[in-house]
Amino acid sequence: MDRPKTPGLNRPKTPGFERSHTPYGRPKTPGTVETPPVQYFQVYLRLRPSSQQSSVSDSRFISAIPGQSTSICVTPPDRARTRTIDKYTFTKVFDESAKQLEVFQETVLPLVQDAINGRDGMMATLGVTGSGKTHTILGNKEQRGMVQLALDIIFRSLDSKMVDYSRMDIVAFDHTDAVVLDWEQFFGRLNSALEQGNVSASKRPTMASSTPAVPDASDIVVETDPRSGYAILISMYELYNDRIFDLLDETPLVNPLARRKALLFKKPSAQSQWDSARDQKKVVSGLRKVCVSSYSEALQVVEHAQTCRKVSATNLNLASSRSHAFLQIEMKRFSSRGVERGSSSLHIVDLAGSERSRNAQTAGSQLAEAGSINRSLMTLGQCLASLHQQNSAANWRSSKLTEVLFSNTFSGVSKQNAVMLVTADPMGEFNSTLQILRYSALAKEVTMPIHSASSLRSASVMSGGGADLFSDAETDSSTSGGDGKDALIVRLRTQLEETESRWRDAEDRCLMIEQSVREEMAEEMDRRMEEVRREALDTRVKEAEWRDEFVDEKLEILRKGMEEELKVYEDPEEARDAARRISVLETENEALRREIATLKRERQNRSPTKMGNRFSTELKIGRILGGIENTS
Ligand SMILES: Nc1ncnc2c1ncn2[C@@H]1O[C@H](COP(=O)(O)OP(=O)(O)OP(=O)(O)O)[C@@H](O)[C@H]1O
Repeated sequence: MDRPKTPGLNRPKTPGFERSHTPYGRPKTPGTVETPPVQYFQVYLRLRPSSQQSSVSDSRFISAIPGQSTSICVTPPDRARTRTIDKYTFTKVFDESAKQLEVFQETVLPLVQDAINGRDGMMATLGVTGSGKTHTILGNKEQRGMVQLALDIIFRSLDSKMVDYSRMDIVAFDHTDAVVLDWEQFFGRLNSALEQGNVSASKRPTMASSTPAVPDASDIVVETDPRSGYAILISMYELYNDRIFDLLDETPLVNPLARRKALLFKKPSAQSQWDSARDQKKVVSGLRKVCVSSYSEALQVVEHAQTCRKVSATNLNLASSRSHAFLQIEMKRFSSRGVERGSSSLHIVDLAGSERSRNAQTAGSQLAEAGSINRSLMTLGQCLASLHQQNSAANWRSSKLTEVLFSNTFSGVSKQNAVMLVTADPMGEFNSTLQILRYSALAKEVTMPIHSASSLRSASVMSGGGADLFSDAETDSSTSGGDGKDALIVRLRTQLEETESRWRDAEDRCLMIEQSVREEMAEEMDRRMEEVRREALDTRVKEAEWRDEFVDEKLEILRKGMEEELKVYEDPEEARDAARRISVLETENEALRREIATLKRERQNRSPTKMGNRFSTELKIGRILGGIENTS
């Protein structure tokens, strides 16, 4: 079938910019031109339409010049004594009117093309909570997102080139310690898990027919390798509280209260023929991968995974993602004889949003989740900032998120083909949004403080006249320096900019400190609560032990007493017989005692000459006494 090929897959180049300086760097002397460093990340900015629900600020503080790479950020009057205009440079800025398809064509489509042709790629969204990351990645009931569009175009483009995986041992081609299942096996396992467990309707796999068909991308088809057949494997996992969980694992459906098994991120045990042991990429070990053969099968897998993801309502977003979600679309290429020719992956990552507990009004486990999210995003921000400055993300190993995002990029394996889409609400939370813009922008420039006289011009920026203000500022600095006064003004302005920049950096650091202190406090509180809980539990256990011992002792005493009693009353006939015998013996004793007394008296009355009789009487008495003793 002759289809039109994708138009213009070349990404826009990051434009050169004047007088710019990198985030946290000292401002460069006005007039110097700095070439931006080679970027591993293309960084795009998307502004979302503000709504009454999402608006936290009273006024708009970001505006974009349509079709350009720069956004302008103005400090709202209530935020600082000196208001400034900051310019942030991105690969491209999408303003509020940008449609899902437009964003897709610029950001994800080139990655789809690369992945089909054997090059790994990754697209991630970064932004404050509620800024539109999930909306961009997964769309909503009316519109498709990047994931659906990417899958649609992949299957449309590979159409006749899909291999019949049911006829080949696809497991043998996996080198990543994965559990590879075909679509029927996967849904078979899901259904038996659902039968065993008591799963709510919202967690049951949904049919893909509920996914909207707009925006329509039927005219987009990408070029494929003519000599290859393709197999597609889908996997999806989440990073929750710094641990990796498989979203396609069916076991939590059987018992939702059981602890989920966390997976390891490590080099696979088996070596692929494509990489040497040293170059082997790290993978999520033990991940389930589902082999799908159509767009609708792929969507069902993704939709099921999405229902298993950690999402909850906060004050800022009714369905706030509490984890970072990674969708991996793996494309395996085979020759016509079924020999593997290579494999490549496209990762689409929906990062959880940074949030301030004060605004999000989170508590308990949500606060702990937010702490973990903010910590990982802070490390990601620092990595991006150092990446823009030095071409290396210095501390990417210090959080699981950056490790998963960067380990295959900076471990000397392959330079990833990565796109970061920063989402922002122009009327959202000012400080958090500004912090993200500073970290992620390819370059930043503090143009000038807004004095009262120029406040009118700032108003013109906010009403869409950003280009005017831009050119005014440039003209101001380029024409100055002619006479002494102008030179002084330029010097003072530079000093002021430096001071402003230092002040902003300090403010950033303060924010970070505040954030980490809050997190530490939350962690400390959790730890203390856990200690108190354990102490209370220990005391109760000890008390229970003491009670048990006491009861045991009492029972023993009672048992012994009962035994004695039982001994006596064991056989009542025997007891009566014994009593009868005792009374007979007592009577006999009494008679013998009387006889002894009689004999003693007789002896005293007889004369000494009758000693022979006396001896025999003594013997008689001895015998009687012995008998008495025996009887008693
Ligand atoms: N570009 C947009 N156009 C229309 N609606 C949008 C846009 N971006 C976001 N929204 C709406 O704003 C709300 C919040 O967006 P979303 O859930 O995508 O935020 P998020 O950044 O993923 O937040 P979190 O990090 O808390 O998950 C949703 O109702 C979404 O539909």
